[in-house]
Amino acid sequence: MPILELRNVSKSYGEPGSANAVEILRDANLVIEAGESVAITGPSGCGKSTVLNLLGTLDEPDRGEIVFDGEVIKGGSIVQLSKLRSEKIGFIFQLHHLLPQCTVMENVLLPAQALAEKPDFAVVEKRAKELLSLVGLDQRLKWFPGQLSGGERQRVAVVRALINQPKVILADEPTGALDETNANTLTDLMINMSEKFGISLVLVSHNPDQAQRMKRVLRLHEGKFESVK
Ligand SMILES: Nc1ncnc2c1ncn2[C@@H]1O[C@H](COP(=O)(O)OP(=O)(O)OP(=O)(O)O)[C@@H](O)[C@H]1O
Repeated sequence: MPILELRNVSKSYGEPGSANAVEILRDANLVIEAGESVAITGPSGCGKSTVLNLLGTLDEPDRGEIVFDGEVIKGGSIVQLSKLRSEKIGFIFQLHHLLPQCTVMENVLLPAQALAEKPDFAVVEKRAKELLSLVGLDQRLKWFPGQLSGGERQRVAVVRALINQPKVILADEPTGALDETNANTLTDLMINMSEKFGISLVLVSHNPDQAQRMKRVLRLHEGKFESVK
């Protein structure tokens, strides 16, 4: 069953026909199935991050529809969109974006505090401990981001993305700032979590080996998605 779709989506920046116009998508279609892993690849500047922003409802298409879990997103209010994002989407970026003044545990719990319907925090804290243990950080709950390695920070970012039990994880070059060993560990982790919890994983990556680890690989080319794997 599809969890996330782009239907006939077009997206450009700048005035059409002007020197600074950039066309990213032209009548493009994309279907992400529940639980599957998909890599989006393509040369620098082709629009991969823009696509992830559209999928994450952080940006709007010029034309066409974004459909999340069967629901057309177009025209949603800021409140509706932020509810959708905090309940159903986990984001992981190239830089961890952890709050430096908050501990690992506090950072992981932040998205739960942003939920419109307040969860049972005892349950969420238990989940946070279990997830941090799964990623090997159970001894780091009270540490601050500045006391962690780059790989450890990204593992915290993965747990933070999982804390609200999202349907989809959107990851934009999540291993871009890591060395090869740490990058491989993080990729394994994201795949394991996606499989364990049945969460779709959409990954933007420059790294062909990492992209090949996903079930499907798409290339963004001339405004459309081409299937590479
Ligand atoms: N807000 C914006 N206004 C105007 N142009 C933009 C905006 N955001 C992105 N662009 C342009 O759109 C194009 C695609 O950018 P995007 O960041 O989506 O590409 P990318 O494939 O993710 O690049 P990279 O691999 O280098 O991170 C680039 O030419 C960029 O300059």
